[in-house]
Amino acid sequence: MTDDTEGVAVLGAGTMGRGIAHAAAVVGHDVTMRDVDESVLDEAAAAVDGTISGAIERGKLDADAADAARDRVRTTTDLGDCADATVVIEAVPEDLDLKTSVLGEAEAVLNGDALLTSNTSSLPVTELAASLDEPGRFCGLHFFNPAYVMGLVEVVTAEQTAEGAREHAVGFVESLRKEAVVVRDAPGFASSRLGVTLGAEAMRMLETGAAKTADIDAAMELGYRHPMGPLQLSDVVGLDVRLDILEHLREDLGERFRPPEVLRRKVRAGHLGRKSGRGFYVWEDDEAVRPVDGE
Ligand SMILES: NC(=O)c1ccc[n+]([C@@H]2O[C@H](COP(=O)([O-])OP(=O)(O)OC[C@H]3O[C@@H](n4cnc5c(N)ncnc54)[C@H](O)[C@@H]3O)[C@@H](O)[C@H]2O)c1
Repeated sequence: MTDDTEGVAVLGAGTMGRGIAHAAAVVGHDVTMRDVDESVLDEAAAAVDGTISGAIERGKLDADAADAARDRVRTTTDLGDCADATVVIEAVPEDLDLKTSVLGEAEAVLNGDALLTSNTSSLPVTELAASLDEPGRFCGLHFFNPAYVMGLVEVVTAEQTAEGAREHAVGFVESLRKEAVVVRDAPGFASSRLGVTLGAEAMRMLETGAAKTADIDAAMELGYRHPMGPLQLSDVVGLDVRLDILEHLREDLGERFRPPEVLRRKVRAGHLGRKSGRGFYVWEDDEAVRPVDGE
């Protein structure tokens, strides 16, 4: 263990938690993924295994480094196993009460003066900080999906975030070989507000029959050089996640963030995008195989 090695606790082993675990393990940090659901943890461990294997195929890691990274990832349902963490990253669903309670429970078991963070996309980090005994140690750490690929992390400072905590967060992001941008707490930070706006407008275009799914996405991919169109990206993010973000932004910024009906319908039906196999596209083995509206 070097002095820079962190003990990283990732709370929530879903889409983001497992990606963050991969990103931290491959640079040498020890990672404990904690979830309430044992079967999710099995799935998450297999997913991290798979994405680390993918990194070997892409020439990003050699086999020994990959084995070492896998050995650094542990899973648990017992929050007590996270007591010695130096960096805690909460990645549970986008629900203020749930996040407040998970962060509070984490703060209660921590032995040291760990940096406590949330991967929230849209919730007010100042409010999350206010629920803690030591709010100065808290900030937002907003990763992008997939976290082991994307090079940006927003460090979102709450009113209460201490300078030391901000520096710790930026240093941790840099240790992951990613770029940190520091943003003040504001609805949707620097990225989510614009990201969901594009996704929601694409959904409204689909609803009103302006164009088909594949054509809307192709317009942004080929016309604006986006690596992925807004509807496919919404599937990758998770339609439930996008709906939650829109609801929070609507509360803060008004009706222009009202979630499109088609998004609500899909979430109600359990069509959550890539993670459930169906959203705006049909997904097989994590690949979009055809748009649903072309079926
Ligand atoms: N999906 C994205 O593209 C994306 C991008 C950036 C940020 N985010 C944010 O990251 C957070 C997580 O999103 P996600 O897409 O990974 O969600 P997800 O639904 O895929 O995963 C959430 C996980 O949290 C677990 N969980 C629920 N309650 C828990 C508890 N009390 N303790 C521990 N684990 C618990 C669930 O079992 C689930 O495995 C959200 O705040 C979201 O807004 C998501």
